[in-house]
Amino acid sequence: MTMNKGFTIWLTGLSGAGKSTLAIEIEKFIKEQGKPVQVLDGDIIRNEVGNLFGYTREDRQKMGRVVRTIAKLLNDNGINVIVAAIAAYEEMRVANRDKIDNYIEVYVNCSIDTCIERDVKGLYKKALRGEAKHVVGIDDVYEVPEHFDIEVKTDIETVEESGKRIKDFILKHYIRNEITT
Ligand SMILES: Nc1ncnc2c1ncn2[C@@H]1O[C@H](COP(=O)(O)OS(=O)(=O)O)[C@@H](OP(=O)(O)O)[C@H]1O
Ligand SMILES: Nc1ncnc2c1ncn2[C@@H]1O[C@H](COP(=O)(O)OP(=O)(O)O)[C@@H](O)[C@H]1O
Repeated sequence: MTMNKGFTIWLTGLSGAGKSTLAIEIEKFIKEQGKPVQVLDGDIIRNEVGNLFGYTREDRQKMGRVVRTIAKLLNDNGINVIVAAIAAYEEMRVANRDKIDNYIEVYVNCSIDTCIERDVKGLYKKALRGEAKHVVGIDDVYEVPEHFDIEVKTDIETVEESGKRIKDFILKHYIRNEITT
């Protein structure tokens, strides 16, 4: 029996860049294609595992490893995965590409000023008041991706425009071109 292996779309970008919004858009699209899909949202997984990890570089790397492992296991069993997690460091993303066979990196590019303006979760307000530490874009670095497959610029594109670029890529490279193992 041959089984289709899944793919992982990893949305990387600052808090407020649009990762969760785009994850929902893409999830809907993949379901409409009749394919299985699971969203792994960094914030939600962190909570579900009992806030085992904080936000130091080391903890973010550990957290990234947990998410990568779940994604890989799901892919190996034919389930497509959409990850919405900051993944601020290039070495995390290099490891993703190395370990996950069908890895699609989406750089969700949005200026820090727009993210601060949106402040979807009030995180930046806290950071600027000194109440939250290690906030990426404020007192922790976001290393700009060097090897992304798709870049969306959410401070100048609509959700529909950014979503369409990602959907077109999936359709072209994965759905019309089923991968068999
Ligand atoms: N320093 C700090 N303090 C408190 N909360 C924070 C901090 N940094 C991030 N966040 C929140 O956690 C979400 C990021 O977790 P991730 O697992 O996606 O990021 S990472 O890959 O581990 O960097 C992130 O979710 P998103 O806003 O959806 O990106 C934030 O809500
Ligand atoms: N092109 C776009 N893509 C994604 N989100 C966008 C876009 N343009 C504006 N937004 C808005 O930006 C916000 C992003 O929030 P969210 O998806 O929670 O970010 P993140 O998950 O990266 O923290 C949402 O309110 C969304 O409607």
